[in-house]
Amino acid sequence: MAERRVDPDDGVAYTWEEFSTFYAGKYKKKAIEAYWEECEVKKGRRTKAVAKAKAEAKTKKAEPKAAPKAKAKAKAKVKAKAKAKAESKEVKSAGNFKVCVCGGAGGIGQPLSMLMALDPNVKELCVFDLSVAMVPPAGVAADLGHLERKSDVKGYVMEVGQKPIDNLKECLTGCDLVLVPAGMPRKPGMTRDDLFKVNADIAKGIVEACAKFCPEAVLGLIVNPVNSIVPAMAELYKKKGLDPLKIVGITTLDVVRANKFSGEITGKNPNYINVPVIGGHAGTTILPLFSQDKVAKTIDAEKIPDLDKHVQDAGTDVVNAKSGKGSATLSMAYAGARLGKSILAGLMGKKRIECAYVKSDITDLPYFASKVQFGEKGVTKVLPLGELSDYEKKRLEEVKTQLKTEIDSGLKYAEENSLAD
Ligand SMILES: NC(=O)C1=CN([C@@H]2O[C@H](COP(=O)(O)OP(=O)(O)OC[C@H]3O[C@@H](n4cnc5c(N)ncnc54)[C@H](O)[C@@H]3O)[C@@H](O)[C@H]2O)C=CC1
Ligand SMILES: O=C([O-])CC(=O)C(=O)O
Repeated sequence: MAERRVDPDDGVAYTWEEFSTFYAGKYKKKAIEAYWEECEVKKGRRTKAVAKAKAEAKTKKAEPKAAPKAKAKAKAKVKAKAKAKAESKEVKSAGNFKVCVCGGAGGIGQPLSMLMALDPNVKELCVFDLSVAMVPPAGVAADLGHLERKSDVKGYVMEVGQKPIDNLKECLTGCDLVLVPAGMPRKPGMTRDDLFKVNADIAKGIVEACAKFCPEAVLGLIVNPVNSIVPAMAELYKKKGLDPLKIVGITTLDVVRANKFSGEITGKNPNYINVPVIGGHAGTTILPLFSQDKVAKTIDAEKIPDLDKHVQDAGTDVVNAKSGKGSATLSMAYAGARLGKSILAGLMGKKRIECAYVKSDITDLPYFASKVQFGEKGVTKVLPLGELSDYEKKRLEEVKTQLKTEIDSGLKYAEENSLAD
């Protein structure tokens, strides 16, 4: 049987014949061969039928000028197969997702809920918060319910002192994605680490309820300190027999900032800049890899240390500018929605690459932020770091020293706690 390789462009496995036919005329033969070499060899059988359908579609697409009747027939066939694929439940069809924002009436929660309600892939959006939130979640839901979008928005409230596991059955059942900005933000003078005890307990309550009502959902944790809370929650998931890779630490704001600041320095549109940011989400653990973006790598080497520091300190700059009235909310909502939409696209079978902080074996640390591939089950691949400049290599050592301590706090929390049934 001919070897199949997975095209990262659409995540489907093809034979060389199908692959080269499809790209012939678009790229030179050498480029197609080089791209083929980069594709992973397909193992297993799960997507064989789908791959075959897609491969047929791909080959058909590449065939020059089929007769109109044959073309229509082929189109109908491809459509029927696409429908069968959607119904096979391996991937969810577009526009069918249920999303919950926990802490959805807070500073990040409200704009994040709005951006997710605007996403055409979201069918149902749940806004969950406490009765002491600045706005009742039912009010946020009523407000967002007037946007001219198809998403149905519902509010869920819980009294302080109660447990999410006793209150969120309806809210969480059927969720594909749960975004969690629930928790205390920093005030000037505090580190993210200072928030650990209070926020870990808040996150645990929510994660416990997710483990019970939507164990297959992807959980995007925004709540700080991400560096410790993600290991804590992922290990609690693991202890319960669930997949720790369902727990995803959201570090997208660091990427957004690195892109913006690189755009400011180079005069280029940040929309076309994509600087991977690795390590973690606090102080020196934030390591932007400017050398890996085609625009950012043109920045003078002597400007890089300051630019790096600017990204590391950006959260603190916002905390100080808000003078005790919170931390980044709007840019965080933007960044959270960017990741949330990519996760939903992945669940639909459209592979997406984003940086995120997850359980990882690409370094000697058990949790690390790096490029991650999102696919049909959430995180489908944690990608290697790639080539680093000498400056970045040196910084990586500093990252690891600080990050290790923060991961260890999370692991200790997971040892001392467990999720209720
Ligand atoms: N990962 C990142 O890049 C960033 C993370 N953050 C973090 O996000 C978190 C939230 O920040 P903000 O939205 O500004 O705070 P906020 O105080 O404005 O909102 C937090 C919301 O969580 C709710 N909440 C608290 N306990 C809850 C519980 N047990 N269940 C449900 N809801 C609960 C509160 O009622 C409030 O509405 C903070 O920990 C902050 O440090 C902030 C910016 C960036
Ligand atoms: O700095 C904070 O406390 C909030 C945060 O994580 C950020 O803005 O990056």
